[in-house]
Amino acid sequence: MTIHTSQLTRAFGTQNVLNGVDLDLGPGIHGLLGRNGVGKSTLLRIIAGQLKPTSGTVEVFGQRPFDNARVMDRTCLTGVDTAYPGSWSGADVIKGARLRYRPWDQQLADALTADFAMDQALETRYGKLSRGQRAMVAIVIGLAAGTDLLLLDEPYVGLDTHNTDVFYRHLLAQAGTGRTIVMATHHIEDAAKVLDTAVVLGREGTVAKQCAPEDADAFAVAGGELLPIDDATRHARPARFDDLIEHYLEVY
Ligand SMILES: Nc1ncnc2c1ncn2[C@@H]1O[C@H](COP(=O)(O)OP(=O)(O)OP(=O)(O)O)[C@@H](O)[C@H]1O
Repeated sequence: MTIHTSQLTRAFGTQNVLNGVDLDLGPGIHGLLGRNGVGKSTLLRIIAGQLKPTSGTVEVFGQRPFDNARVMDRTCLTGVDTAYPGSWSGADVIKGARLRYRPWDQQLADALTADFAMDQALETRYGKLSRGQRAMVAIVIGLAAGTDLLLLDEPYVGLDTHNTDVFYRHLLAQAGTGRTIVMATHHIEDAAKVLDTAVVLGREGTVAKQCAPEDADAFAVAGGELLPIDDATRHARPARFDDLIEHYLEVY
């Protein structure tokens, strides 16, 4: 397992955000889903070694990640809100990441910057980039970093339709590479096409459900409702993975 957590909790002051998270994730592309404020970013930061848990266990590559260079060198956490230096150009931010991550794949970085048509973003100060342009920088860094563990925090925010397709195409190319990728996302329908599993973080601050695409086979949809296949009416249609995720998000 790349990531193991057991009874993981994290509080901010008197607010308990994570409340006993039990999670095991290995190679593959995993979605981290849940309503606003349930603690997805907090969990990613703990896994990345940037934040200490309040109690419980978190192990990444078999070690405690907090401030641990052996884990952090193999992990890249990035997203549209990552605080890269605002006075650096987009190109310099990417160059900084190239120096930071040993397995960096320059060919992939070049392919992504070309597919995103990023010329202007590369020359502009990071602090002056639009959300979509910052998303592109984050995606180039995350995918090209080549780290064994990639944590993407809502990486697509602000991307137009064309660039969203570019992102998902390149993300899908990572399937089967042996990397472990965890993506916090609200884009259920798009994400469902690329995910191996979806982890739903519930409002109680625990893992409410972890499901795989094949779990959807046990359900059918009738009139917008998700029914166990045995109870389904004759004209119900088979459930899809995104139906299943959406259902759990509504319930939890
Ligand atoms: N550094 C911090 N100090 C105090 N509270 C924090 C801090 N970081 C996060 N929180 C609180 O923890 C809760 C969870 O935040 P988090 O960003 O992890 O949620 P999220 O699931 O990623 O939300 P969203 O889907 O809206 O991005 C929120 O109530 C937030 O205000």
